[in-house]
Amino acid sequence: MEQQIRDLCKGLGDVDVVRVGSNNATNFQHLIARLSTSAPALQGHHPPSGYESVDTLQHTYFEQLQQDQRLSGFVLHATVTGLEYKHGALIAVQDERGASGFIWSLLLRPFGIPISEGMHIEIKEPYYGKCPTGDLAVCVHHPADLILVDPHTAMTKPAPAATPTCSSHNNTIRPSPLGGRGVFATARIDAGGLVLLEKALALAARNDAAAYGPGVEGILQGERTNGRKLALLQQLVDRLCRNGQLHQKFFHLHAGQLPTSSDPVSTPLIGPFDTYRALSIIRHNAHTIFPGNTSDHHDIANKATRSANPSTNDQTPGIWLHASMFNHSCLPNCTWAWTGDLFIARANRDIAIDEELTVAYVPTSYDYEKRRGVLRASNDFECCCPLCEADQAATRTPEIQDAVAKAQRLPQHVKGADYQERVKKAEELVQSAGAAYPRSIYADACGAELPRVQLAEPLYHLAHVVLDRARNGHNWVATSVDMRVKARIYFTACVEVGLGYILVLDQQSPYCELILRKHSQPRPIGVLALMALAELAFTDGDKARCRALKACAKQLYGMWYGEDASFKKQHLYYSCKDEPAEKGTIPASKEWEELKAASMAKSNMPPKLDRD
Ligand SMILES: C[S@@+](CC[C@H](N)C(=O)[O-])C[C@H]1O[C@@H](n2cnc3c(N)ncnc32)[C@H](O)[C@@H]1O
Repeated sequence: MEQQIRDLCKGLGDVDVVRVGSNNATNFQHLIARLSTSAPALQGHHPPSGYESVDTLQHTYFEQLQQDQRLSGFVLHATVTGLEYKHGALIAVQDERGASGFIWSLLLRPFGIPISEGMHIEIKEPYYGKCPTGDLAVCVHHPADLILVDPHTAMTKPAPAATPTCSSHNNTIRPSPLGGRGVFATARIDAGGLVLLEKALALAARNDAAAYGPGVEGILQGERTNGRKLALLQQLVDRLCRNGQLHQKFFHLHAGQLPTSSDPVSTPLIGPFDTYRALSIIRHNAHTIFPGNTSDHHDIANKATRSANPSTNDQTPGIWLHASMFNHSCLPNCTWAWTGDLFIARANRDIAIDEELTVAYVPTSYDYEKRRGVLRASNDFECCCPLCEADQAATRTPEIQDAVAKAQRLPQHVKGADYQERVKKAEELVQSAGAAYPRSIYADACGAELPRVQLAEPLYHLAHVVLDRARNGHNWVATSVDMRVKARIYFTACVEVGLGYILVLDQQSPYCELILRKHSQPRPIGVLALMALAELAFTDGDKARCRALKACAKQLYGMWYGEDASFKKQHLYYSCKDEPAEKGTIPASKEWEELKAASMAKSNMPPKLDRD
């Protein structure tokens, strides 16, 4: 049998054999039976790695794992004799009865869980999923489900009842100047770094939301509690009534203002449970998984969740205890995503020790009035982040508001005119929108410049209008050169003015670098602008610069999506097919440092909107 496993693992690099003892023999033998029938197909295949396998990953690891394959209450015990890491960990296993299998986890690597040969491990509630080849594997959904144990402890014991598990290794909860408690960094966190992985305390069950129909009026004053929230409440009742510790933690969450006179509660869910307060906690803390709710969210996590919850109209509210401690900012330093019910928060820029970690409760593409309205209605608070303060101080006459609205939909408003006229109109629109976001106001209390997020899209579209002109101009040689220079300025302004980065370019050499500032905000539009700049460099014949710009685009992509392996597969390569240069190609020289300092000073200038 051992030889058979070694043969199985041939294609998997250095995977070695692991011995396991399992208290779940029937399931384990089922795994083995499945595995041995399809064993030869495994050779030559790696576990999913990078984007090449994202679809497979979604299909095999998340969609299927949702289908009640979770072995609640079971635990697998294994002794590690070898391990393969590649965007996840794959361990080949064999138990005392000579049965063989695999253990797979996508999320061990980011936490650097120190698994090594000879170590005993326990896997709580393993999932049975499939390898990309169709073979069955034991999957660990969360690092906290993998416990490193002392080799001298008992080999078989039941797993403790499932409790929400949470890994928040670099942050802590303490009072926040924004309001109540907040989450603060206890170590420096690099852009893209993991901040939190947490399983849901409770999620609205798939079919229950429909059972509650349109919901109930009047449980919370002036508000209809919809079916999804009631379904979540039901899950919470089930969960909390059986676990005093969780009950206490849940009712410790922010509940907003509760009325002093308690009205009789009309709810189908009655138990030893303060339903009124629970609903108010749901209102202030629940996150709703909107799989693929915007084109920005085409990551595996959300696709997986969507396919797992088709009957809930693609919305699944849930409660995550630690995630509920994050305060809001309109310029957040963290972005979030989900994998199944696993909440994943990452830093979207470098974060200093002791800095408060914030997320955006509302889409940051909303303008000030819309953000304010939604935050008031859903969370009962007025945001006083630096962006809101600047937005409040800026003049918004109806004419300026109209100009901003038009600039946001710039392509529609410049249609019809000839190319030259379109450029003129587009520049006028962006210029008038720019009046709504004067640089003098967009600075925080320490004088650090704030990105003028509402200008990112108009500048990007303006650059494209200019590029169209370059491609179709009459006196094409002269116009084209002129227009290409302009398009470059506007794409760069999209990244610098709109998103708050600095793009340092050296005219003499192909180097370029994307510098993160205090309030920089990654956005897909910035990735597109950088790729457009790369394409311009490519068509200028400057392949080295093209590669360097693509490396910057990949960096920004990674900061937004939390991984950059899928960068290549998105429609970002245009006609320039070269690989982006790897980071670290920029020499640390005095000249380069001077150039960066000059660029940083220059980037504080408003974008130049020359007319032709
Ligand atoms: C999910 S809780 C966040 C944790 C909360 N601060 C606590 O102590 O439990 C949401 C509540 O925090 C407060 N909050 C969050 N972000 C805020 C901000 N930027 N400004 C003021 N209050 C905020 C509001 O009261 C909001 O309803």
